[in-house]
Amino acid sequence: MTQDELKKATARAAVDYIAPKLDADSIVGVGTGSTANFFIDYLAEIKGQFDGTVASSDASAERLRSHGIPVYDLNSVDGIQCYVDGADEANPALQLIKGGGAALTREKIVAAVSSEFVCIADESKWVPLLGDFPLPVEVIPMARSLVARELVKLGGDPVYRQGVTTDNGNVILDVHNLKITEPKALEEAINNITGVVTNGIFALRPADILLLGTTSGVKTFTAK
Ligand SMILES: O=C(CO)[C@H](O)[C@H](O)COP(=O)(O)O
Repeated sequence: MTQDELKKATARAAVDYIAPKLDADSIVGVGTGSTANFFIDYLAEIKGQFDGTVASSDASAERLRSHGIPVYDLNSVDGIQCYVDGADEANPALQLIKGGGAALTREKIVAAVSSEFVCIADESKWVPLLGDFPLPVEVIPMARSLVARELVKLGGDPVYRQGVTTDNGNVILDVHNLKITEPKALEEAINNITGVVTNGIFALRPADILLLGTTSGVKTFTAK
């Protein structure tokens, strides 16, 4: 199976997983990226079974609307039943690295609000230790050099993601060569650097369930 076929299988499994939990008042949180895009396409098939969505990026909002699925501002909804999103890496504690698509801040906000966070990923994302994927950090533009120097002190090698501006008007530093043995501590430490908006470690709010697309089927993991 190709990687796209694995992504489609996990996206399909996510719709099957959330569908019985939804009612006419339900709000679904929707992530960003190629796996989330497949999820949006399958979600359209059940659009009559829930109220609407909150999107973690302008791109996902546009795709949802193109299917006729309502998209609400987060401030106008009471809560989110479940949030479905991809990841760049996932470990056995269902702690994640996210932000390869530069949407990490809104993704973290939607995850924080959601009652259940369903991560969907193909098997290439499953890792014993986070950090092979360069860690995205969203930074206020004027603080880019300051934050880069502080990230070097934490042992990383930050690289400015050229030509990328986030939906919030900020820039991304991708931090290479971090061995993330203490994900919660590093998530907090990086977020405490002045000028950082947030970083792509999702350990303080990990996923609740991971639907992993593998060549032998979609496997379901809960946090260990
Ligand atoms: O965090 C993300 C976007 O900011 C994505 O979830 C992550 O990059 C995975 O993307 P894909 O499903 O395309 O592999």
